[in-house]
Amino acid sequence: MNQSKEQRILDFVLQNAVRGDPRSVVDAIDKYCTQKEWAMNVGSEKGIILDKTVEEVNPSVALELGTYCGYSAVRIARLLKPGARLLTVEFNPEFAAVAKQTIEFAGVQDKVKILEGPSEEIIPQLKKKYEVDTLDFVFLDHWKDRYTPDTILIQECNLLRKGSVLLADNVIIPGAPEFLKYIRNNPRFQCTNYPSHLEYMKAEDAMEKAVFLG
Ligand SMILES: Cn1ncc2cc([C@H](O)c3cccc(CNC(=O)c4cc(-c5ccc(F)cc5)cc(O)c4O)c3)ccc21
Ligand SMILES: [Mg+2]
Repeated sequence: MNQSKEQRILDFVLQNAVRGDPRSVVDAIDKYCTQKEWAMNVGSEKGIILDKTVEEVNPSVALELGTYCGYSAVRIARLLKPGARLLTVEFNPEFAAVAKQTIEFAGVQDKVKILEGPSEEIIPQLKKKYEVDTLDFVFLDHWKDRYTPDTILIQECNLLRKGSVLLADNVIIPGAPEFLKYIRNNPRFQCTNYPSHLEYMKAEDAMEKAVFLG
């Protein structure tokens, strides 16, 4: 049975990256998706915005919504301090299987836990089942029409603290207009927009950072 694009990306990583070297895994995925097949990884340009935000927050507990192939999970995990952890939520079992292998090859598996299921089911389980007190950092990169309901759900589950940072991918393309309206008009968030480009393309995109004010 023929391979999926995500499987082809993983095979390219296994053949071209260095086991235990997260940077080489990130570079291999970017090389494949630039030269061979486009894929919806956050990519190298928006990846730098992600890196800088993670370094600024230096989270003990980070949540990612939308694991896909594990590219941003590797980018985030490689920057985490000892003892810090990333919980990443993926509902598609094929994506989760590829991500697991990508994360293990990069050598960051001890810092990352892939939670298989839809975000609306997983988020309410974070405190009791996954022993989360509050989230220091949340990267939103799943279905764009879920950014708002999941941000509301995260607040309802009392998962944010003063200074928690949300970072949302794709607020221009594919776009998350309802999320932008919600978060920019919410007095409990301080928002910053980071103009960039769609991964591996020239089209304009942007990321939105929202700091929870408590
Ligand atoms: C509920 N729940 N809980 C966990 C969870 C996990 C998933 C999957 O990881 C998943 C599957 C399919 C799509 C996405 C969202 N991503 C995108 O749609 C996207 C598109 C483009 C783009 C841009 C231009 C184009 F022309 C085409 C696609 C560029 C980007 O960076 C993207 O992130 C995420 C889904 C729902 C989930
Ligand atoms: Mg994205």
